[in-house]
Amino acid sequence: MLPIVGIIEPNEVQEIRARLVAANYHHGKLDTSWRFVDEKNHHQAREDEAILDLQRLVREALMANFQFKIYAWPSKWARMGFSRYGPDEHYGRHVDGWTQRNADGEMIRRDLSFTIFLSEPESYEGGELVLERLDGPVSIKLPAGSIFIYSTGVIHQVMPVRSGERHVCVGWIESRLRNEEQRNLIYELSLVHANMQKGELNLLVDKGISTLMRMWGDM
Ligand SMILES: O=C(O)CCC(=O)C(=O)O
Ligand SMILES: [Fe+2]
Repeated sequence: MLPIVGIIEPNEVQEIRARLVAANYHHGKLDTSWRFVDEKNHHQAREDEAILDLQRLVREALMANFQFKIYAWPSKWARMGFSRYGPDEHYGRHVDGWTQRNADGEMIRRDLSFTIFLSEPESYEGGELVLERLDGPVSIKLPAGSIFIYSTGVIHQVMPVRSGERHVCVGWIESRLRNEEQRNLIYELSLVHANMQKGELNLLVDKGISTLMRMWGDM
């Protein structure tokens, strides 16, 4: 699990929100596998050219972020969704499916799920993303422009919004590092490496990361 605050700049969040005003929303029940029809109670933007454009904009912003890159190691991207939760809307307990078909028909394995918050937390009540970890639930509500990334196999839900509107972008990634422990280790080593002075030790850590990636990484 990793939060990154401010991965989307405030002016870009505004731009995305402005473009979503023109989006064509439909009920989430119309667009899911049969398993979670009962759990889905929110609205999703229909995927048209404008939404595809927004997906590209978001993907570029994420890939420009160093922390995101050294954590997520995306090899394939699933299509992203833009969701809106109004009063009394929620998404009940579920696990995201482990595969998804891409726009071009290719199947991707979902290793990581993410939520990008597009509404300021003060602008709506409720609507927390709650993940059920073995050591207890984790409740997440981040400032607009932040991302929360988590392993796709975790049971999660979005609590009912009591007032206001919660706008998010959700997406899934096939990662070069499908194993969570390996991903966490590479992330921490990469942070160490990025903050080390140049020199022999720096080179050895770089060599270590590269060796581990060759041992563990999928192409
Ligand atoms: O809105 C969110 O934060 C997550 C929604 C979700 O769980 C999903 O779309 O699968
Ligand atoms: Fe989900």
